[in-house]
Amino acid sequence: MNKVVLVTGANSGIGLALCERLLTQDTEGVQLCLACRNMQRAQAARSALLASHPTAQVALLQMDTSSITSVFKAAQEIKLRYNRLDYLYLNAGIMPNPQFDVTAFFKGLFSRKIITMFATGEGILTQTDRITPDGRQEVFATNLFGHFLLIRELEPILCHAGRTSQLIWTSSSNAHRSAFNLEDIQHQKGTQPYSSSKYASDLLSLALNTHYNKQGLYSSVICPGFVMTNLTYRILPSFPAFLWTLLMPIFWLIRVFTNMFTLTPYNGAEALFWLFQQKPESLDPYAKYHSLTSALSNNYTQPQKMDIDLETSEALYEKLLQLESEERRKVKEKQKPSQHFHSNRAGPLSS
Ligand SMILES: NC(=O)C1=CN([C@@H]2O[C@H](COP(=O)(O)OP(=O)(O)OC[C@H]3O[C@@H](n4cnc5c(N)ncnc54)[C@H](OP(=O)(O)O)[C@@H]3O)[C@@H](O)[C@H]2O)C=CC1
Ligand SMILES: CC(C)CCC[C@@H](C)[C@H]1CC[C@H]2C3=C(CC[C@]12C)[C@@]1(C)CCC(=O)[C@@H](C)[C@@H]1CC3
Repeated sequence: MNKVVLVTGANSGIGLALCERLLTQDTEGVQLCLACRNMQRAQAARSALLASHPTAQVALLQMDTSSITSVFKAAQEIKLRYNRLDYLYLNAGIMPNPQFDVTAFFKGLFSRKIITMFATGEGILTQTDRITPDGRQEVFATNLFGHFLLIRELEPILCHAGRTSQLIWTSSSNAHRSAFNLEDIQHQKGTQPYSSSKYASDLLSLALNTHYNKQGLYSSVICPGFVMTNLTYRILPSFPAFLWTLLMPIFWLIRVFTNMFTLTPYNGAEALFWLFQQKPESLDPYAKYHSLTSALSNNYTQPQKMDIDLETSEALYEKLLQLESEERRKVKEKQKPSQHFHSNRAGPLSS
């Protein structure tokens, strides 16, 4: 039977590379749905996939994960189109207005933390977040909350007796406990919203396993390593593309010290692809699955224990459920005036 696979943020980078890899492995056996914010780029991605796999089933769906209305609308559409969903890749993500701390970078180069700095970007990156029209912090809304609402909305087609479904989050080695605060889950106060949102996705994955495994739904997280994509090019916007190309030999050399420099979207998608082939019951809910590339350019996936605990994951889950109820209340409030308007119109006509 065909596997139904939905990938968010599938029009570029790691998401698109995953789609390409899934189709290369089994063109006929996969029914792909690319859920994208930008439909022009989504069309281009679909055309590229069909050019190399003309018989593939590739559908498009408009969804902006930072917008509550867009997520609810997209979820309705998904439920109309499919009666089951086997894989949901929660991959869309942003790192807006990144600031690269050059001083910290050079200090790091001459410290014992040099490898960690290159592997995780720890201590050298901050971001300035924005507020969405819904009034939420944009990084939290895009990377985490929109995906959480999507999962909750898709529950009926994700949970089926007698079969399993997988949720797979594209997290990061930049996810740190120190950047996350349970009292400020949207990271309104700090300067590391990206790290906070990725740490929150690690926690949420654990909580989802606690609450949904019995219903056959399993969640895992991966880190794609450091990959050259639109997201990373924006870290040094004044750096022209050819300079990045000039740096490539240095980056390949760094692979001798850390295999986290996967560099290409194809390599970065390794763990996402690997998880597609695993039995979800055999996976460790406390592990992050890393895409790694050796100095000899061999790709492999390795699990690493995450710095997370059940108590914090449950507390975050509760807070997300509260936010979800708030959002549902707001949606109902918005619908009320128009219902009132319609019933008023219906009144005199029927009398
Ligand atoms: N590159 C790296 O080194 C690393 C990346 N990651 C993670 O990998 C994931 C993919 O990023 P990557 O491929 O690198 O970068 P890209 O920028 O190429 O891909 C990000 C994708 O997310 C989509 N997206 C962004 N905002 C929204 C939104 N509001 N609604 C829907 N889709 C949205 C983008 O679509 P659009 O075209 O509309 O912008 C794009 O398709 C992210 O979650 C990122 O955090 C993790 C660790 C390292
Ligand atoms: C210009 C200099 C000679 C080289 C600069 C290199 C840095 C820009 C990169 C070194 C390690 C990179 C890295 C990330 C961003 C770019 C670097 C800081 C990430 C933080 C990107 C997003 C993630 O999720 C992390 C896993 C990456 C970790 C490494």
